[in-house]
Amino acid sequence: MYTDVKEDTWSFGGGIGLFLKKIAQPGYFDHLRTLVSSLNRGVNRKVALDHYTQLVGEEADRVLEIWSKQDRVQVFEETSRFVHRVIVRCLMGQDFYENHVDELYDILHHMETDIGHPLNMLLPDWVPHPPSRRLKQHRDRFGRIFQQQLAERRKDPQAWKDSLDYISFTLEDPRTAHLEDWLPSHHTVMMFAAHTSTVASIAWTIIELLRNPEYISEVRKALDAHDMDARHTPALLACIKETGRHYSGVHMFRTTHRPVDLDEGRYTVPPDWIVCISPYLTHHDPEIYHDPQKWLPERWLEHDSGTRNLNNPQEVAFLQFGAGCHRCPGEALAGIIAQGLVSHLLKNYDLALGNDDTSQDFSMLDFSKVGSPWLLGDAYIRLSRREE
Ligand code: HEM
Repeated sequence: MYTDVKEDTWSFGGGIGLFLKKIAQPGYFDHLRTLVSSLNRGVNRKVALDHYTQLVGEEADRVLEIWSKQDRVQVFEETSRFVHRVIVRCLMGQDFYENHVDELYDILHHMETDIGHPLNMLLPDWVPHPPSRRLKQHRDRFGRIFQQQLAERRKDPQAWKDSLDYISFTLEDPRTAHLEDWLPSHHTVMMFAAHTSTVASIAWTIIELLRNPEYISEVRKALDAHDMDARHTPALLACIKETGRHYSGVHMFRTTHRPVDLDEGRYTVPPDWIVCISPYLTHHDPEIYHDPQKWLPERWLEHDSGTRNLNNPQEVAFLQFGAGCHRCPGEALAGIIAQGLVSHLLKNYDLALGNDDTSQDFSMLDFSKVGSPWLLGDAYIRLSRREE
């Protein structure tokens, strides 16, 4: 019921607006639905996803080569840089990537720090204070980067005619072309939506593989058997999906506009409340998942649970990407990014945990980000190239 409630009753835009309102231009959230629905048409086209798969492969090879030359690699931090580069290259395009990728990463970090600041959460918009001033500065800088790059594109429209980046799509599509002024805000929101959980998916999969090395050889064998086609290798997909179950922490918030009766009228949720559900709790319910605290990829390969659809209108028990009317439109891209990095890593490198101290506590989850939890304090890994 929760995942299907309509916007005029319980608002999804209001829910994410609680966190992200101040990083967007005033008025952006009025166009949220139109712009978000363009993701399915623009990003989830086969031709675009195939192209992104190729870009992810290039980025993965590049970044893994760099990691292998370092003494040790901070896994969440460095995966975060990798994911950012991929998101900018695929969604914004090669020009944003070549000219601004590092600056955009700094902007993302500054915004993340400032939106979580207590002054921003507690004070109304009209009260000036340093975090809100900084947010505005970064928002304006993001807007100028857009203006500059789009002006460059206009000088040579032929060069951008067939580009598969999402900005090109929205500028061409009649349903979104008139919304150009809102694109900076849309891409800021997309950077937040796309970043944290994709990083968590990759970094936790790497950590769990290192803690359960028997799966490393199994996944390598499966990748060989499938010609390195990560998108169709069940053993690898099961590892990534199990990470999605175990480390799911997206806050699914709604703000309420109308009263809704629950439990045959025993409770009424009034207007102007905030309601949320917790995928994390659902994913750790022993009535749904046996041994829920264990990372067990084989549960997705077993005949009963693996083949059962746990995300259907009667039983919404797997919520990594949400369900119903706000189900994540970035699921395919997130999958491609995670499958790309992990498969290239396992194929070409041997890996080990890089902490000298073997007693690291992997249960310290950091739920403070907009998305799935990271490991508090991060973890280190070491890479060395495998012999051919
Ligand atoms: C592993 C990575 C990801 C996870 C776990 C994830 C999870 C989710 C979840 C649970 C929701 C529903 C939230 C709710 O109902 O309150 C959602 C929505 C959304 N996600 Fe993702 N996401 C991921 C990656 C991405 C990527 C890569 C993009 C961008 C390409 C993206 C864009 C969005 C957008 C725009 C929505 C809102 C959809 C709507 O309003 O209809 N996500 N995501």
